[in-house]
Amino acid sequence: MYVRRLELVDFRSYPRCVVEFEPGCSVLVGPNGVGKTNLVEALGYVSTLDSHRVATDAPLVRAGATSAVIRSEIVHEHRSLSVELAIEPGKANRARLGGSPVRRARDVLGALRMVLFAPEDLALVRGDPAERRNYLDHLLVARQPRYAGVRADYERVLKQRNALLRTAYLARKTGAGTRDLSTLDVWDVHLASHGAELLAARLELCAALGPHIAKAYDAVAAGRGRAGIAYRSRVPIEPADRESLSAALSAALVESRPSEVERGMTLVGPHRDDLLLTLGELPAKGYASHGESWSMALALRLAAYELLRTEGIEPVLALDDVFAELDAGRRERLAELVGSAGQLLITCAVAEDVPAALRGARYEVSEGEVHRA
Ligand SMILES: Nc1ncnc2c1ncn2[C@@H]1O[C@H](COP(=O)(O)OP(=O)(O)OP(=O)(O)O)[C@@H](O)[C@H]1O
Repeated sequence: MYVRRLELVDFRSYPRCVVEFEPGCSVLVGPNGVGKTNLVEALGYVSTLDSHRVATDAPLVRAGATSAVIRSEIVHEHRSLSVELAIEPGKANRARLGGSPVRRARDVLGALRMVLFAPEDLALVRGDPAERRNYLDHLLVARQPRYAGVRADYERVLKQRNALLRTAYLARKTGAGTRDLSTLDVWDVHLASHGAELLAARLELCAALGPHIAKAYDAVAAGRGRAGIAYRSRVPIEPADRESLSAALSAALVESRPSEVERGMTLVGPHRDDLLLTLGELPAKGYASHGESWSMALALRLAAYELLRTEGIEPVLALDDVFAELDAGRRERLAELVGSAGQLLITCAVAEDVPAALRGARYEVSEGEVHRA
């Protein structure tokens, strides 16, 4: 799979911009702040409907404009597919696939499989559990796009259940009396069912990822320490089949009901889970050095990339501003690991930071413009 064409209209710093790519390595070079990351961010958005830098869409729209458009053309198994996304903050994204409008933007997920590694990924190791849950869920969707629907269903039920708990909480706090919470039982059934489906998929994914993470970390850090992952949940996760997980979630919801009513929110379920990352015996978070955390974050992305590849999906790989952070040894080892990627997009401020083996097509990025050198 590769991206043949990217067109941006009012996306970030670009009023309009068109870039044509080829398979193999493409290096986007330019001084700081000219818009290199904006280009890979746009492709990342096509792939996940999320930005790797911001949690809301507003910053993605060029200052002064009301909406942004990302058009891309993706070639997969000799067939070309166009994906168009219109982003208008506060409204649902509109999307077209192969020129035709689709009902929901998430219907385009799967058209572009991409793994993006960027400096922000340090948050995978050092940041909140939400970062690690997103990592897992985006990878789930890249493997099997139908999980976008599973996650959306879970979040919809969670939102409604939380709204009910919150109303009861506020009524009690303000002395407006108690609220009838009998409908909570219905939401519990749905939450346990969708939650178990998401949980089972995440657990299966973690098991599949584990060996790839250990291998990638070993390669990046030259054998210094063994990296591991373990899924952490308040709900018993064994046995890990959907039926048992659903029963475990239901029981946990019953048990935590008094505290949930007390605090006005749902306290158990996949939205509260975490991924424990370890280096040797120690958790990476709070213990790993800056360099180790960086290698761990890179290993997580490389493992995602390798897993997809072993499952017959050749994703686009993007490395945003990565090489400036690495010492010479790590640069060369990374070059060996990613050199055979079907399409590799690299951004950098200094072209010489990129190992010679990866210096393919070169694109000069200047304020608002991209030119093939
Ligand atoms: N919504 C927006 N409207 C207008 N300009 C924006 C918007 N969002 C970001 N920018 C501008 O885009 C530029 C940053 O682009 P980007 O992050 O792609 O830079 P870069 O070339 O990757 O830089 P670096 O090498 O420092 O990482 C900044 O100048 C910023 O002001």
